Amino acid sequence: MSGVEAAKRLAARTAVDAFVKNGFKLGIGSGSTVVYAVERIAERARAENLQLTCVPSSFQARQLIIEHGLLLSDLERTPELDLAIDGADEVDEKLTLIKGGGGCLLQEKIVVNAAKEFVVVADYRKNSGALGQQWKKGVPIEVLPLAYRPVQKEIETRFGGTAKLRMAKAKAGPLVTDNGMFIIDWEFEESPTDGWTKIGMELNNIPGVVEHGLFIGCAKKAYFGNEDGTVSER
Ligand SMILES: O=C[C@H](O)[C@H](O)[C@H](O)COP(=O)(O)O
Repeated sequence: MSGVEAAKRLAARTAVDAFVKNGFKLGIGSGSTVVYAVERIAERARAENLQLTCVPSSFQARQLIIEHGLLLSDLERTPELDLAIDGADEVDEKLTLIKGGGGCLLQEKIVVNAAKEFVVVADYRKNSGALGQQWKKGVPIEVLPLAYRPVQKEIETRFGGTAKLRMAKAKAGPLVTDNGMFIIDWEFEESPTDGWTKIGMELNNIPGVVEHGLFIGCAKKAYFGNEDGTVSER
């Protein structure tokens, strides 16, 4: 296992061991780090006979829950969650996150909002002083396909930087999210000194924007696996 993969695994296992308790209703995030969290949740559920209910935040998360034999639910049957566990593309010193690098952010934000607590699991590359220092691909913004051009133009005019339509890797044309939307990656010029709240609210007010990948004021704790085998907490 490479250094980065080991770091992801360590962070995920540490978070699961610290936060997951018997009877919990869990929100399961998306991405490559969450895979290790689900692996550990399933291990503990078997070893300790934990009764857990899992609500996915993406198609990938749903598959992970099923593959690991965990109890699958949804927000209709389980609208209140004890804990959400998810990865992030970057985490700043105030626990503001960029998410959506893997195309998942809308359902993730809904699941996080339904949870009493939200814990982030990540490797050392995501540990940042200010957004944009580590993650160079911008803020992912999920948009209604018919609105992507005016949204791109409005973002660039209002906030500067570059708003790029994300193209798919193994399909011609744009990436299509689990929700049938497109993603615009907004490469901003610099982190605002007064925080991201105002920009987050303004992004959500642009017609055609479904949700953005700035997660502000919702994470309780972040675990970062380090190259030397230690875990940093914030
Ligand atoms: O779109 C994907 C999600 O927001 C992920 O949680 C995020 O990209 C981090 O993924 P990974 O753990 O693979 O770095």
